[in-house]
Amino acid sequence: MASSGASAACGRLLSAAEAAAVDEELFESFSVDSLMELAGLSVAAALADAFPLSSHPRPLVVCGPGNNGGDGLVAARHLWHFGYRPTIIYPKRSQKPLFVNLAAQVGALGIPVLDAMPPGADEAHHMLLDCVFGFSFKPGSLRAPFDAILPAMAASTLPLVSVDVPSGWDVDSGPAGGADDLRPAVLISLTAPKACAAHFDGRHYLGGRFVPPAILEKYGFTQPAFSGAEQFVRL
Ligand SMILES: NC(=O)C1=CN([C@@H]2O[C@H](COP(=O)(O)OP(=O)(O)OC[C@H]3O[C@@H](n4cnc5c(N)ncnc54)[C@H](OP(=O)(O)O)[C@@H]3O)[C@@H](O)[C@H]2O)[C@@H](O)CC1
Ligand SMILES: [K+]
Repeated sequence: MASSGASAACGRLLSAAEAAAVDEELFESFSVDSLMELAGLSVAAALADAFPLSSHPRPLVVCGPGNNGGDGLVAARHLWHFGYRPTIIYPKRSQKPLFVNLAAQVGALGIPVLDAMPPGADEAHHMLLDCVFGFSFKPGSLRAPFDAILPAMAASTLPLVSVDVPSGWDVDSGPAGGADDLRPAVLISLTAPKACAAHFDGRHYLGGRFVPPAILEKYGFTQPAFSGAEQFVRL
């Protein structure tokens, strides 16, 4: 199914405000750690489906300051256990215990954690995993260091995989329309596609297989059937 069918597959797309409300409601009974673990696992599994280990073993995972960045740290850890050899860029590190622990976990695996895009990144890696901003991104001028990192990602020749929202896109209205807009080849939406996904026409996955039916019903969206024990579904 083409990504333009995401709305049909999931009933509808969620606005930024609705995504935040669903998030808050989930956190009434789940810990952020457990949902982030499942979200990151689904990201790693979908990436492995799109870019097999045999041909694409070296992902460059770019992590932002919030929970989208946390998904990236978790995904990098799972990818390492799948056999991939990721490098992480994590320039603005959260001091919350969850994030300190996630950083320690990837460090313990020997995954390099850098502060900036390394020289020669395109030659040394097979794809970029964009975990910079998710549904809490506020459009407007980008604050450092992401004012340099997002344009470097846009200029990269590597295939781009965005997690939940292509970073820098307005969650509700999509890309700004400039040369620095990220143009992902793959989008992995979590829980439900956000409204900006209407502007995406690449390969679209849905991850986040943890939403109770009562929340689906309350917010009026659906999730297509996941197959067997899979953590993602193709939209
Ligand atoms: N519900 C679910 O299913 C689950 C959701 N999950 C994930 O959580 C994600 C949402 O996470 P989130 O709310 O922490 O926010 P997110 O978008 O990562 O970062 C926002 C931060 O970015 C920054 N910032 C904002 N604007 C900026 C600007 N113009 N220029 C520069 N910086 C800017 C600002 O940080 P600050 O600069 O204040 O440090 C702000 O705090 C969601 O998309 C999904 O991936 C899973 O983990 C769990 C299950
Ligand atoms: K992102």
